[in-house]
Amino acid sequence: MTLSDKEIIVKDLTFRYKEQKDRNAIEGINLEVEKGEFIVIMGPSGAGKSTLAQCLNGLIPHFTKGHYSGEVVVRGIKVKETPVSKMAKEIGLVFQDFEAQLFSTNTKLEIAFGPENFGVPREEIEEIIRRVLKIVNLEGLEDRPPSTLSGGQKQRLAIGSVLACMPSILCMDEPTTDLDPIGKIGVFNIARELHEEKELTLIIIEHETEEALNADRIILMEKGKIIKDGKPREVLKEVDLMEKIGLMPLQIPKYFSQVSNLEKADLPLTYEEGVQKFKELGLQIDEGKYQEILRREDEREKSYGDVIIQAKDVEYVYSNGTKALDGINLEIREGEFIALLGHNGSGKTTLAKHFNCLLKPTRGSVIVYGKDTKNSNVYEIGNYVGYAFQNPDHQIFADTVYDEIAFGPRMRGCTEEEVKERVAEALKAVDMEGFEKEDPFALSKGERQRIAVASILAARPKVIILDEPTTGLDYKEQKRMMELVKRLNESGHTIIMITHTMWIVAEYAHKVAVMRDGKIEMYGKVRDVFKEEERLLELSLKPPSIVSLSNRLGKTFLSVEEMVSCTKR
Ligand SMILES: Nc1ncnc2c1ncn2[C@@H]1O[C@H](COP(=O)(O)OP(=O)(O)OP(=O)(O)O)[C@@H](O)[C@H]1O
Ligand SMILES: Nc1ncnc2c1ncn2[C@@H]1O[C@H](COP(=O)(O)OP(=O)(O)OP(=O)(O)O)[C@@H](O)[C@H]1O
Repeated sequence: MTLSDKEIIVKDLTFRYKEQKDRNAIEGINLEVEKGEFIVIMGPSGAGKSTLAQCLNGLIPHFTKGHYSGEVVVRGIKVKETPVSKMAKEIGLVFQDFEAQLFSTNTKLEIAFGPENFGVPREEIEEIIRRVLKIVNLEGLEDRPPSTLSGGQKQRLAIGSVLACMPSILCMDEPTTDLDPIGKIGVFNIARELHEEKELTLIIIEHETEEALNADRIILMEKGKIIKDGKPREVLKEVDLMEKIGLMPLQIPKYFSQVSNLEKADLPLTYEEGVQKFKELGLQIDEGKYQEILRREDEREKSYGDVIIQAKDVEYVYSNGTKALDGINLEIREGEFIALLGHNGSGKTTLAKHFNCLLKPTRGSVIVYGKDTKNSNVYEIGNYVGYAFQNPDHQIFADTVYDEIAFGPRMRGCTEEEVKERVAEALKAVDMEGFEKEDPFALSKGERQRIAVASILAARPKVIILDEPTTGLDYKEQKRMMELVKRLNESGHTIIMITHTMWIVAEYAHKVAVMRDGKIEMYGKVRDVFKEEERLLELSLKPPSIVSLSNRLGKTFLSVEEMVSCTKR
């Protein structure tokens, strides 16, 4: 095959953003992609993954300026010499910030936009819309304005609108951050099918690793460079390397690398392979230690305080007639750490907004610290309950970190002296002392997320609601965020967290409520709920692989560390 037959050729590519002083965003990248290849690019935050993606479709250097050297050739076209509008036909890019990608007044028009622009005949567009809606599972929402879709539904729409353009190469930058676990697997399945059916060349950028097993090739990036490029079954066994660069290693090889002397090549990758290996190696679980873990958990359960939030027969109907909550009964006790789980659009955000009075029930009632929210308001309930939004950028508005955090206390009539004290206290809690004068928008996503939490803390609420606090963060930042949440819980805050990241639920939450179509379908201690894998699967959830492995062995462990501590070699 000659060079020009390649789908993508990247040669000695280096790029530095105009504002970037310290280092290049990507440096000396060399990459060749064959037609029909399925590649997953992984790397910690700031590794240069998004920059590389934008170099492929020409946004860099045509829109974003900086120092650019080297060459990118996509399907025989030199990107640097070709307008972005022309490149869009060859390579479709689903942006990391998918909300910025949506601009039409309804779902159908959003999907039709690309094909219309490329002059596809009307009748064909109808067919494309039908097919795409089915693929991304948004049938029935054709006429909805994107602003009324749930977070995950918006992300599905962003993927659908790019699929509709039928590009030869599809590049998706973290396309599954807001999707429920089955939706996440679904994107990889859709990708796989499109790739097999149409010989679509596929590049997916992801922090999370498990689904990457489906790819033909994994590329690891760190600090602007490619540090590993190989088959998934080889790359995903690099437990130490992944951990070193700040990526979450797969749990199964990590567990076996800690409890056995297996060579890297012999490490199992999936939980099914793990069950086999566990037996082969003659490993056992220490019953005494396991019982001790269960006993500590029961004690914790008994330590919770009074019921502070109570939802009674709550129904909620949005103004367009969508019934988002349908008979919710739930009690939350002081000191609990509860995760709200469920498929995209199941009603998690709608329910959580009832707890701080952003929404009031259409029927039924919500009682917060003895107050019926029907007779209260956000301002009053805000004394008890703080709400950190799904996307910190929707919450942040001030020019400096100080003013951002000071806003709440100032609104509440605190003196400047008190404001100062509260800002200092909140910044300390989120481990960001010294950032007072910074512009919040110039910070990394993880830092912005922590600033958003700090501004909630400044109102000194007893309950903190976190709506997907770790989306878009890499493993290191996710852990940092969750250690912060854990500390807040241990210091007496009640935590209510919405998330799709199952390992975080397993390792940090104590209770879970699983929703489906506006109802709570499962409720209980994390360990008890995660035991019921088949039931969870019906609800679009899938526990982390270490939970699946241990379930097959008759116990339920929630983290690799927990299982290692109970393994007899
Ligand atoms: N518009 C910009 N201006 C200046 N520097 C930027 C800009 N965008 C990214 N950078 C810097 O370039 C480097 C690579 O960023 P990039 O967004 O490509 O990383 P990434 O691997 O995609 O990270 P993430 O997983 O957080 O999206 C980082 O150091 C980042 O701070
Ligand atoms: N402003 C709105 N107007 C009309 N319908 C809405 C509005 N906001 C949400 N909905 C609908 O209500 C239902 C529940 O949405 P909600 O945002 O509570 O779901 P979710 O479980 O938080 O989803 P996700 O995991 O995708 O964030 C969905 O069908 C959604 O489309």
